[in-house]
Amino acid sequence: MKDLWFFLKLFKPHSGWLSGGIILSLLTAFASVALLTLSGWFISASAIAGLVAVDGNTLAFNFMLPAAQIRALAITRTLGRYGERVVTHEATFRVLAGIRCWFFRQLIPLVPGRLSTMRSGDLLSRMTADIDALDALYLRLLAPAIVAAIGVTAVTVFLAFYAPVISLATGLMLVIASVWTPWVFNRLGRAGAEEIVVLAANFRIRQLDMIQGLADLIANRAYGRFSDKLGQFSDLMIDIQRRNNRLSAVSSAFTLLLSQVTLLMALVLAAIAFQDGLLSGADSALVVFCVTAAFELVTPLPQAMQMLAKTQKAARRIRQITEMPPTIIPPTQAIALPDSYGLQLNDVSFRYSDQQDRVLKNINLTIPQGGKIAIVGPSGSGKTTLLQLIMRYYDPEQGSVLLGGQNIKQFDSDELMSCFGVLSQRSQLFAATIKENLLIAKPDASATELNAAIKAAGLENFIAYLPEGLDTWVGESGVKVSGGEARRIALARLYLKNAPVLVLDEPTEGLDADTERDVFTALADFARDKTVIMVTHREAGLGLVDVVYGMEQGVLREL
Ligand SMILES: Nc1ncnc2c1ncn2[C@@H]1O[C@H](COP(=O)(O)OP(=O)(O)OP(=O)(O)O)[C@@H](O)[C@H]1O
Repeated sequence: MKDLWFFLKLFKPHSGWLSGGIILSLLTAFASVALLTLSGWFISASAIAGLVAVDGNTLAFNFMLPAAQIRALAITRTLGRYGERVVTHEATFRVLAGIRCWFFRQLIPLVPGRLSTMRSGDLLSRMTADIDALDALYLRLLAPAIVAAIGVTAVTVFLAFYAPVISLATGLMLVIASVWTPWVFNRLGRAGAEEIVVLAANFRIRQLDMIQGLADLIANRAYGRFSDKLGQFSDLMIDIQRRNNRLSAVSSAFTLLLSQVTLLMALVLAAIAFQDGLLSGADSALVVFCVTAAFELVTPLPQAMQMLAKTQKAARRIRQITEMPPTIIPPTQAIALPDSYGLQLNDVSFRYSDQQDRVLKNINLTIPQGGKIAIVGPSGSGKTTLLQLIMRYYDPEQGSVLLGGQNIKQFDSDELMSCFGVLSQRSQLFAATIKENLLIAKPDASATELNAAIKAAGLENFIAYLPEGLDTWVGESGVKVSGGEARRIALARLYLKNAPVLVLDEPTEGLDADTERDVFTALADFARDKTVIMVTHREAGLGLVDVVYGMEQGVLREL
């Protein structure tokens, strides 16, 4: 439950819309119960008045007032229902939008280091389906529960004025229907509801994996096997969903049964009260119709409580992410960025987890402002990890990293990142136009700045030949441009950002010799007055740097 309480606190900024929705729900529920109750009384009272008149007696019966009240209640119920739907849904969308923004804010400190270990499909599932599942918290749980609690109390008090025994019996049955039954079905449905959340998330992860790796699956003739597995998974989900739906149907049937038993009981008790002269004929009808209508208030609760576990599970899954400790702790009082951008690593050691060996071992490195070094070494020796420590994705287990003579732990992480221009073989292109991809580095770049970056990155001819030029869509992750073109777009971004320290992680990996030469030529010019640290497997880029280091099993040595 504490997960749900946590999210309820996030509802606070939308309390106006949320309480507006509950007030309208209450108004609609009141109109609904009153309409049936008054109609029952009116029809019976009119019939009785008619019978008395047939006997030859006259009876003064005002048809006009109750008829007008019934009309007013019918209109209130219709308008109330409409308003309630609009307001409660608006409230829910606002709450979900708020939770999504909050979730993104919580993700930011986790991006360096922590999120890289998560599967993107899993994260996506938590960001979309799990947050969506929280809509039930207000729409299906909170609002109906408040309406039921107030409605049941009001109906019981109202009935007590006419027939205390019926009021007591109905109150008891309503409590059974609104508290005990939902509690029982919550317990019975918990496992299935939780299971479906996890299965649906895994299903989405598998689907995403299949879509992303479609070409490889087809090339390896593995598509059939993968889709069969997905089919089996889907059958399992259908089985569990069927079980959940069966339980929902049982809960609805049980609530209906309770309402019918209560109605029968009210009829018998009203008949006895009528015989004893304690209730008039019309009032007997009023009481019985009121009991019938009152059950409408509690009908949605058992099903809602059965699915409460689903909402709880989704809430827990979201919090599992937001409560991950970030790999770095921001400084309590950040200092201003330095004037110079030399880098220094003092006796730096690092391991990813306590269970793992050290990936970096006692590294000492000094790169003066404007200095340029390259690190070469076998795969897995720790080169990329070293770059990540320099950009403070992680903090060293031992030793310190200095920028401009100051420990990087003292800088605000956002500001620190503004010092680095990163080019790697994995530079991400977004499903947007070339121009939008470039502007990520500098949203307010002028046309002149854009053209200069395009020219420097050697993209001029490529863009000139495109019918839509800079407005050409690069496709999902840049699939519509070649590897070399994508790297040049990333290079142009690097120019636009114009950061004082360049972090180049195998910047020409996967490119042909000509493109590689062009990229390094462009970089040499651009990097002239910048501090450069480059990781490479290739000889070609070594002309760009002053010193080459070798990395082997986490140990750095000048070559
Ligand atoms: N997020 C991580 N969690 C745990 N271990 C990791 C993580 N990232 C890398 N490693 C491990 O740390 C070691 C060094 O990895 P790193 O990526 O720094 O090597 P590298 O020299 O850059 O390799 P490559 O040249 O292949 O890119 C490897 O053994 C790798 O498996």
